[in-house]
Amino acid sequence: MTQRVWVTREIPGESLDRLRSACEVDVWPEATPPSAETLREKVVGCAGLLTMLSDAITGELMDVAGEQLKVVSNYAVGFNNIDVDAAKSRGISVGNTPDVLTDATADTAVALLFAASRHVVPAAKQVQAGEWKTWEPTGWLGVEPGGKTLGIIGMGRIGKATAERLVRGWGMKLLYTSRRDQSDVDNELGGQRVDLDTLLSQSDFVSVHVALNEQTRNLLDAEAIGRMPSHAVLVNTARGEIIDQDALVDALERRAIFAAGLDVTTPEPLPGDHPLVKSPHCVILPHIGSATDQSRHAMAEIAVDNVLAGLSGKPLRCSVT
Ligand SMILES: NC(=O)C1=CN([C@@H]2O[C@H](COP(=O)(O)OP(=O)(O)OC[C@H]3O[C@@H](n4cnc5c(N)ncnc54)[C@H](OP(=O)(O)O)[C@@H]3O)[C@@H](O)[C@H]2O)C=CC1
Ligand SMILES: O=CC(=O)O
Repeated sequence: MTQRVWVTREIPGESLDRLRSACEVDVWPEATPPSAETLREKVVGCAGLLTMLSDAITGELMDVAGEQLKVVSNYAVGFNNIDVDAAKSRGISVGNTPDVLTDATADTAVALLFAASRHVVPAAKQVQAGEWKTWEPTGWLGVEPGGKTLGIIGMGRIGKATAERLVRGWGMKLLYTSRRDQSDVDNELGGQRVDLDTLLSQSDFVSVHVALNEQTRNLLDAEAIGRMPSHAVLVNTARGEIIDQDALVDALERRAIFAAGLDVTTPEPLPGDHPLVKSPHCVILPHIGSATDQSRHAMAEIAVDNVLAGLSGKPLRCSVT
């Protein structure tokens, strides 16, 4: 019997054609995610799910899908939207799309760092609004990363790629947190592994790259943000839930830090009247870290390979476990 796969959003390229030639494929056609209710209806009877980070794939949903569910393939490297333990205990494989989006996401972190440091967004808005009056000796003064200290929270693939760009390109000194010894980073980039408090108090620029899980949720709470110097710039391309957003609003309003650049927030999208959206000291992007043609096509290939492997009971090309 033909196996059924539910794909929760259109993905770029031709890779879904490969899936269609192997099984029955149903793709959610809308630009916004399916509701939880729709997910529950659509997963019934599926052997595979190709999901996005906005889809909550719980153990309960796996049970709703039924015993024939073999694989959940996330179109993302992060997999905090999937209950991996529940999948494991049900014998369901879980896949993700690492590596192919590392450079694009690290580029986004660097772009946010510069945009936040140099008031790029409000300054450009002033020009667009026809309000640019003159060259101002004291206008739009920013902070420069050259030779300053960069703190990378989470020295994984994207953390390292971001550090490489800023250490090699701008001569930044590197501090980082990591659960494991990373002497290659120390040798290659002159990095120093430190605890989080030291990193926050000694870094001029901080970029967040840890995965979201129960240990990293709210890792940057009010106390942690309070350790940062008032000239510091905070960048987050990982997940919104890693930063206590109310504490960030408060720090920006009090100018307790200089600026923030976020590609991820809680919730996504943030309401248009949220204080972070309104803040002149915060640049927010709509979660576009991996949004290049190259990365998204490569992610599609991996996500489809993962589904096909899972359906035939083979090891996934990229498994999260
Ligand atoms: N904005 C965007 O569009 C994108 C966002 N992302 C986000 O970036 C994250 C990182 O991606 P990537 O670099 O490829 O992933 P990696 O797995 O390479 O890096 C994740 C890092 O998080 C660390 N980590 C995980 N759990 C904990 C914990 N409990 N305590 C401390 N450290 C922890 C890991 O440490 P260890 O090595 O010790 O396991 C590792 O250094 C993704 O999980 C995703 O959330 C990714 C791509 C695009
Ligand atoms: O946020 C994106 C991802 O790939 O993870």
